[in-house]
Amino acid sequence: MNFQLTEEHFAVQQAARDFAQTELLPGVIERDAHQKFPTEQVRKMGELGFLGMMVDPKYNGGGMDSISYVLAMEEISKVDASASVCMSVNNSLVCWGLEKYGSEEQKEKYLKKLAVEGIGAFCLSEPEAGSDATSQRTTAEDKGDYYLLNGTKNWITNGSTASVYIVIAQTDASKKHKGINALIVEKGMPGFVVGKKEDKMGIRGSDTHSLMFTDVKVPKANRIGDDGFGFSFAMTTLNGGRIGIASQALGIAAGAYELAVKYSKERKAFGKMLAEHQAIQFKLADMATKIDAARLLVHQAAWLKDQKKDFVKAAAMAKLFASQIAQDVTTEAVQIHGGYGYVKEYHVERLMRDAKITQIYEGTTEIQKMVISRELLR
Ligand SMILES: Cc1cc2nc3c(=O)[nH]c(=O)nc-3n(C[C@H](O)[C@H](O)[C@H](O)COP(=O)(O)OP(=O)(O)OC[C@H]3O[C@@H](n4cnc5c(N)ncnc54)[C@H](O)[C@@H]3O)c2cc1C
Repeated sequence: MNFQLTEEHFAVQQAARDFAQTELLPGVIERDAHQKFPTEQVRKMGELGFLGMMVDPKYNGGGMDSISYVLAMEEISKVDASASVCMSVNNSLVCWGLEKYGSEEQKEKYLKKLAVEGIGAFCLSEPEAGSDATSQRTTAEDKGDYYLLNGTKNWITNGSTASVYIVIAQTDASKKHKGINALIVEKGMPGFVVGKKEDKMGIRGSDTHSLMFTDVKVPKANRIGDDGFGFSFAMTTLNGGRIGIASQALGIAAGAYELAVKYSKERKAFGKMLAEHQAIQFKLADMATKIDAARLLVHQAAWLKDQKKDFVKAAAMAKLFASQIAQDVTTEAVQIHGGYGYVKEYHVERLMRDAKITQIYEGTTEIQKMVISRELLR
């Protein structure tokens, strides 16, 4: 593995850092408090190329590698994890899946727009199907030249702001997971209703909704891949998606750590700076070590993906570890801030709340361990 970042990597990292500081930081506390989606900020992210970073330029993407993507994700997540989850879903789940498995017509019609404007949603989870994604109750009945889509999806990121939704549904239950399809559904298709918005603990600027489908006619041309490919599509896409969420967890941890370092050099206790107390120094040493270890795992997974090598285990390990250290580091960052850490103005309490979701979505911690052990024992 090459640890040397290129000039281009540094440029992407700097651009993301600048964007996060100038565009995302102002208003992030208010957006969190009022559950306000960063509409204008995400539009600018699209203009700057952050929504379709790895997409081939012929489909309006940035043509960048996964290392560039995780560098940008880390910087944006340091400041606003609600914006970064929108970015992650659009890049790694929607654009990547469409580019790899979509038809040329689908890429022309959907990918070209999603790569610059976004916003896409990836709809797998259901009220009764979370970790066990094979238990799909949403049905896509084969009606000849279209599918009749019926069912409910839960917890969908970008649920109300998306224009394009990739929906996983069961066509032939007798074939179990081999009877599942992935369909492209457009907002506004008759019978498609965006349901309630979830009132969440963290990533409160992200719009998480349930979605209802009642007799939605989805043209056959909107099926991704062959008949029955939908479950494989979802699982393969999620393998890559984990690298995005791992880099989000890394960014949340790194953002909290940077705030803790700054604060420890500003605040005095017992006649000296917090940073001069060994107990605080040791906390910072532990935090920095965990962050570096997580970054190495994230970059390893991204590098393996770029090299077109098997990255499944590496991606699961990166998500498992980065999401755990995000809990540890953000909690310590609040501790270093004392009472000030417990109020909204200092940002670290939000980062602590945001960190938790990285252990839940795109495969819980327990599911990552199942993926890792399956790969180890294969
Ligand atoms: C804010 C948010 C955004 C989300 N965005 C999306 C999205 O855009 N698209 C989408 O499709 N989904 C999305 N999800 C759904 C998310 O992926 C699921 O919540 C997650 O997969 C867990 O499913 P579940 O909630 O049904 O929990 P369950 O599957 O019911 O799991 C409950 C607990 O049991 C554990 N568990 C389950 N099975 C096992 C097992 N075999 N062994 C050991 N432990 C087990 C789990 O790890 C977990 O701790 C989102 C969720 C949230 C909260």
